[in-house]
Amino acid sequence: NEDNVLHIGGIFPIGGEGGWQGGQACEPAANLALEDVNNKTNLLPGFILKLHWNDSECEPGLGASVMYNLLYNKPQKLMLLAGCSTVCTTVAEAAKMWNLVVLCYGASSPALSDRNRFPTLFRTHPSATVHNPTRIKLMEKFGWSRVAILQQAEEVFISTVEDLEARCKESGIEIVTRQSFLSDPSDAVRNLRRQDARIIVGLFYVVAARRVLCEVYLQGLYGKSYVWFFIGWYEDNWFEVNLEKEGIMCTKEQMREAAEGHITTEALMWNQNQNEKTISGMTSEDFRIRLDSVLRKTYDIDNNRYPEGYQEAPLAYDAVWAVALAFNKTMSRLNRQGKTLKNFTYTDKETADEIYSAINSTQFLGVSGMVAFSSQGDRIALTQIEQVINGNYEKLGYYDTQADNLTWFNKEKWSGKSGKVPQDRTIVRKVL
Ligand SMILES: CC1(C)CO[C@@H](CC(=O)O)CN1
Repeated sequence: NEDNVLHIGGIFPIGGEGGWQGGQACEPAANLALEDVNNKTNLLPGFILKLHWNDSECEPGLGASVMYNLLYNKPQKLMLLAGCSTVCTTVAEAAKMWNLVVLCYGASSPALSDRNRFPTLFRTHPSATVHNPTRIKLMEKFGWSRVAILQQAEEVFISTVEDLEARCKESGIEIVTRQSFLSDPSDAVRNLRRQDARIIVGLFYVVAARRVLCEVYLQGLYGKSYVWFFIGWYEDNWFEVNLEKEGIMCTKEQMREAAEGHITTEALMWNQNQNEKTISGMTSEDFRIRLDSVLRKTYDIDNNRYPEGYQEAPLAYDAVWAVALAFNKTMSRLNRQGKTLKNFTYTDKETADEIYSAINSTQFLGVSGMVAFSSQGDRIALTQIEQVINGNYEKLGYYDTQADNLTWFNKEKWSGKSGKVPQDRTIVRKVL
């Protein structure tokens, strides 16, 4: 019957073209979590959790109308799940007016780490700034204190670079030049060459990355004297596909030659210890098998035809567990005040504060690894470092920023003779 159901709203990017259609895998993952939390005895004793959702197409306007429909139609919702940075920005900025916590499973924009604009936002998806302490750690490890930045003019990369610049300054690393481009990177790459940039951090979406890599090949800004940092969440063979379709003037071989040796950083979204049982009782490998069996009904998984958002699916699964754990905590606290979550209304600030403090202190081992939130509501996550060696990505190590702990496998390869680490500047040898 109705009075034992706890309702939450969900906004998933499924259709449409622009941005990230990650709801395709994240909505099924959220559903698996609903099954699991509702089957877990004593997690929500006497209640079941129900999700009412619709498609935002990663469009903020459509996302806003989905939110209004969820809020202005019964039953009363207790929390909102959302994906895509643009949609989360709109939804989280408005949600405070309804005293609703918003839990984002697919939003990487650093701008969302702002308690003034988004007082009730939490995310299981790490901010794009999570790469920056890792980049600094690697620069210090290899003795690079003179670096350059090449970025696409997009909000997420602009705010990531601002954070990176601040961290470089703190660490005494000089940024010799910061180049940005809208869609054609050739002038920006030329300026990197003029400034004799050797260690370059590149921040752009994958289509722009292919244009940059070809330009780097044409201008010779690659090989034994250069190290490029790229983003690690592009598909593995990103530098060999779509070349004709996107009008890339380089051949596969040229792209491979330019890509050889580059380093990538990315946030870990699947718990690395595949045998470690998480709060659901599953390991991350068990989760993958279950998710694949659900997705196989709609996608040709066995021929590598995955839906978008597969990489982020653990973040959506864990978001639902975070909701259930927070409600469990809130219900026992409200019971002591003779109240229940069922009485929550959009003007009930006290209960909203109880839900906020419960989610704020939620910490558990999920299929995406340790789930915990910073004071800004950001996901605290590990990062993974890889390098392209003989055309394939090899794992070089992991970095835990909180513990300042770098796990390193000593597998890095430098293409110069004697395999020396590339220098960050031209060394002028004094002839005595
Ligand atoms: C790693 C990526 C692809 C970054 O963008 C996120 C979507 C967004 O921030 O809008 C999803 N995950």
